Amino acid sequence: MSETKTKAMSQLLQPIKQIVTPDILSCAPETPVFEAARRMAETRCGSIIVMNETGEALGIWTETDALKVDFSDEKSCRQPISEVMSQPVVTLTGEMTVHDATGVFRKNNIRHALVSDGKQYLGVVSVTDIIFNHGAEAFLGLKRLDALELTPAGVIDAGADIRDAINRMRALTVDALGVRFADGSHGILTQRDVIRLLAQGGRASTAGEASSATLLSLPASTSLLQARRLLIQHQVRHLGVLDNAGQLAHIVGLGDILQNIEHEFVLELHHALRERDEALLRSRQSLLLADKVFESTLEGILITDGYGIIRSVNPAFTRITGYSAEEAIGQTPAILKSGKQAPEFYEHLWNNLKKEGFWQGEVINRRKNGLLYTEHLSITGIRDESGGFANYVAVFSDITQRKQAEERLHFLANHDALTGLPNRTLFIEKLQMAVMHAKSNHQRCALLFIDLDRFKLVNDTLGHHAGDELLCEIAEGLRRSVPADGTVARLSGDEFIILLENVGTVQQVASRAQAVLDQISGETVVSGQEVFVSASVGISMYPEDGTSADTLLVNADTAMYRAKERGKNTFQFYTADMNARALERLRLEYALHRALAQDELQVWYQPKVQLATGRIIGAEALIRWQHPEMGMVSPAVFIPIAEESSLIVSLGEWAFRTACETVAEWKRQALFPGRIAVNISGRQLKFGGIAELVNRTLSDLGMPSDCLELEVTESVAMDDDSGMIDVLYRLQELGVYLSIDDFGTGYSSLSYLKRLPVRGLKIDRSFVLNLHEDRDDAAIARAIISIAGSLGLDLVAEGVELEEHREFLLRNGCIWAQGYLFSRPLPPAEFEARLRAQQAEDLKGAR
Ligand SMILES: Nc1nc2c(ncn2[C@@H]2O[C@H](COP(=O)(O)O[C@H]3[C@@H](O)[C@H](n4cnc5c(=O)[nH]c(N)nc54)O[C@@H]3COP(=O)(O)O)[C@@H](O)[C@H]2O)c(=O)[nH]1
Repeated sequence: MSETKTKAMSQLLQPIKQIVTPDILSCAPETPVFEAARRMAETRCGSIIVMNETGEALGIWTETDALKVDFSDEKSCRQPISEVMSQPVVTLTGEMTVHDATGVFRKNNIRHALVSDGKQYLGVVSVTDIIFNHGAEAFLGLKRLDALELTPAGVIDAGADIRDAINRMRALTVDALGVRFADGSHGILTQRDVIRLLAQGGRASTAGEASSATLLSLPASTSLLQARRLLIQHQVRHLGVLDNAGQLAHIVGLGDILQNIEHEFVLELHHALRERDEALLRSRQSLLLADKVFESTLEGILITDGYGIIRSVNPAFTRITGYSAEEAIGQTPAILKSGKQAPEFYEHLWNNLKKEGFWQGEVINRRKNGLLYTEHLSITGIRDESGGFANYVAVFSDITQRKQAEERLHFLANHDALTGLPNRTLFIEKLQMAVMHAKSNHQRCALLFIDLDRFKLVNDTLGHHAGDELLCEIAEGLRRSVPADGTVARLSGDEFIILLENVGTVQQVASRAQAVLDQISGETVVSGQEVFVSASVGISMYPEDGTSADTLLVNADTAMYRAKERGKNTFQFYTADMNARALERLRLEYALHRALAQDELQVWYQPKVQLATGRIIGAEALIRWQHPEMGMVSPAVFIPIAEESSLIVSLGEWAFRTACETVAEWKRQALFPGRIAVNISGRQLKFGGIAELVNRTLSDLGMPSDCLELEVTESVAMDDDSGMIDVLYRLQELGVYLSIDDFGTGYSSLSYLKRLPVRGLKIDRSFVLNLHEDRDDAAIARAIISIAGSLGLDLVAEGVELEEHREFLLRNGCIWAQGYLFSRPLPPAEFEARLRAQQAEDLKGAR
């Protein structure tokens, strides 16, 4: 809308009381016409209101009405005004808009009206007031005098009778006549002159005498605006319009100008008003539409103020979240928080919102009933005039079902439909990641490629349904047997694969493979039929058998075929050497199981002696395995296997009980001096219930606890994480003597050592072996002797084989020792003989 229109429109909408002329020129009904005319002439007013004594307006008499008065008749001039006035007087309320008042003027074909506030008259308003008060300038500036439809000027000679002049004005229905003087100049006779004449009692006799002023004239090309300015400047109401020859062609009055623009002005105003109404309607419709959208949209809408307080929510918000508008308004959106997003998420959201004024993304929120849902959320900040955020509008849709469908699709794309295990695609992804992780952490991983033996037979004979049943059973078994950080997948048909990360030794992998075979193989019932199932497993190791996922997979497959060739129900490593080692290890593990059951194990005893005299002061119990084919197997070989397979717990328990039983008997015969030392492995300490075993065994045998020494290796004793210290303290409470074996080979943390309830140390034989010729070993041995002395611990040197060892140790303050120089570990009978010999010698010496 143009500025002119806007201005005009705002003025049109103001109440009429604001433009009213407050001084009402009035007279009583009996006032003679000439008196009324006098007052109008005096006040230069175009109308007079006729009022009764109570101040009620009865009628109006205007300049136009004055023309109707017969000047030749004295009576006419003296007749009461009530007889010639127009009535009734249109009265407008002061609150009526200027626009509505314009309509009333046009409808009643009037130019003046009274304005009242209901109690009293506020003044008079005329069409001229409205137009001149309301942006008419713009219209005046656009038009010229020659654009007006003007009648030819009525001209009368100055000497003409005034009555003829008035009759002429009346006949021509004009409000002014040109008066031609003898010298060719023009004056003007107007309705106002007629009023003045009436006021003077009609004394002038010629038009020249009655005319008031010289007629100001302008060329026809002059704009209406200029013409109006001239009228105002000279305080006249008419101008002469000259034709091209400079002759008086028309007389234009203020009324002509106003009438002319009035039409366009009102049209323009109507147009402006229509536009305003349409704009209002449009905005009302938009609001209505927005309201409908807000109410009926499927998306939840939440509007907060600039402080994040909820000010409005729509029905969809309630439907999705479960919170009614009453419950939500006044709260913050935090009522929906699920705790599933980290604080950094919200920090990022607000930063973005404040910077860009917009954020969108996915959020997991919580409904009022506690259930989680995923929404797609867009938040827009609405700024106020100062640029700050006055509101935030959040629009969200519940995409929980879509997400679930996506997740389901993702699951289906990455898992085997029959067993629910990861499929080849997902497995390759995991394998690639595992290889990368192993590479950067210098770890090993293993792939176990499993193929069922003779699975086709099950399918062919019992049908595919039975085959499927069997596959599901196998999958479930594998899932259970694989450690938490392992992955089991089904590659295709009867092929499964296991990924083991951060594996230790080849032997551990072999044990795992054997466990898988044990898990699968055996008789099982499918579709009511008993079938024997077994599998072949091929193993590849990272990094030995390949550094890429593909190579590892291919090599595990190759190894699996070798396992098939070797008669099935077995496993094969891809690398031959690994295979040999693993098989040997496995063979030993099996044999060891059998050894424990078939009494192939023995406990031998190696004396601990006084270095100076060689006198037995105790012994260490050492396990021995007499294998029927392999002969004597060293504990250095089978103890680590036992430790890896957890057989160590039962094996250690057996050795402990056997040693205690034997020594208890020797003690009863007063043959055995001092303590019997038994080796305890880390696993026994951790899982073997060693304190209970010791307590039970000693009380069973009636053996005092001070006859017992438990040797724990330095590395096990220093393992702070596994709760080892607590167990050691419990053993100490039982009165058991604790010593650290292989001292000097581990971390040898002295501060840690101080915290342990140990009473003795054993210098590892690796330092003793060369101490007579190696200065470093000699220095280490001296240092350990000194440490033991400083900490008040007993010290035994083991591996004393030579006289030089004995001399060195004696020289450096070591008192006790163990080693081949004095005796190798001996079978019980031989050791008993040594004890008896020592007893005999003691008796001899005593005698
Ligand atoms: N947890 C258990 N561990 C046990 C048990 N029995 C033995 N072992 C551990 O096996 C490792 C090998 O033992 P072994 O072959 O018996 O060797 C012991 C001695 O024979 C050997 N020794 C002793 N003197 C000498 C010597 O002068 N020269 C030399 N070359 N070897 C010697 O030392 C082994 C004793 O070592 P330690 O236990 O560290 O005192 C060995 O680690 C045993 O601990 C068992 O029942 N449970």
